Amino acid sequence: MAPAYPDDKTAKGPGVDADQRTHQADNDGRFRRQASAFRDTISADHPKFKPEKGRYVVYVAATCPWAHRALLMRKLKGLEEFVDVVWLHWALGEKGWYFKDEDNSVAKDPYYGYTLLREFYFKADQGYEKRFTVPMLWDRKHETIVNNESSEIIRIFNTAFNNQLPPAKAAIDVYPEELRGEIDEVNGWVYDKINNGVYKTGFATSQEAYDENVYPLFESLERLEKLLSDGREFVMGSKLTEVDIRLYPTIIRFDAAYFTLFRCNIKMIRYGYPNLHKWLLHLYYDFPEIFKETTFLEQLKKGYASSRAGITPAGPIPLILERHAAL
Ligand SMILES: N[C@@H](CCC(=O)N[C@@H](CS)C(=O)NCC(=O)O)C(=O)O
Repeated sequence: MAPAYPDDKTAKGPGVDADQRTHQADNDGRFRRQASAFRDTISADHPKFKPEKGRYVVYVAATCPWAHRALLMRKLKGLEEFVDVVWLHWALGEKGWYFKDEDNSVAKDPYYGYTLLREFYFKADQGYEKRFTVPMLWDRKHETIVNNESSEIIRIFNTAFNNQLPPAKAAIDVYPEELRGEIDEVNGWVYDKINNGVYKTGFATSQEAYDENVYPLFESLERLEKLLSDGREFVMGSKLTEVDIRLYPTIIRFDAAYFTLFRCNIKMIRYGYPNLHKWLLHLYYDFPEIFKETTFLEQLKKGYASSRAGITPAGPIPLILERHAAL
């Protein structure tokens, strides 16, 4: 039986609308994110995927918050020589992510000449039947996908290359042993209610599904706002952790895309959550090579707008406020 590729208008999986590009919800109006398929890791004692310079590449798109996590960790850990970055175009096309000689992207993949992300998925697995998502971590040696789940890619980046990094970079640990319990707990509700919550709200096609998600989303933003109200620098306290890395891509997109296009419109970050906004601007302006230089607001706004049927970016592009706005 032919696999039900997301753009194949003739293929209908159980309970899935044919036009998944603009209509991601199941027939009950609820968006359910699929589990990622490639879940391997890189380590010195792994039989296949060893940490080596020039061997790996992460495929990303400026629009995608999950891909943004990988970009942040790569910069934070200084992995430029170990993990290349190749950018898909910011728009999600009929056949999924594609290459185009515009903005960060290029006309075709520099190594394989592919023009679509899906070609990598089929090279890794001919019978692949799931979505063709970014981030996607590719091994040029074995010509296959190592991992396409951002929460695991950032953990790989956190430790896999440490033995070959300068001591200052090797010492950076965003998932320290003593904080793991607390980090896991916060990650749990931040993922469900915020990171994925904006998608469950934005992709909802019934009022019921929208209501089920929009209120918990804003309750959780309130919860973060309270956590940050003691003046702490990062969500878990004085240390930058995985929680900040996983949260930043969602919060930086919030006013520019989720508030408007995903109808997450009870409050904006900049006007409704002063502590969260201050945390956001701190990361963006005070660690620019990690946060600002991996953030492409103009591209991501066009990306979100173009992937929603019937909405074109009217502009002006929402900009981040000046540094002094949070002082
Ligand atoms: N659980 C995955 C989710 C990745 C994901 O859904 N990426 C989106 C872009 S934001 C994507 O590539 N979607 C393509 C599609 O659904 O066809 C992760 O965290 O890495």
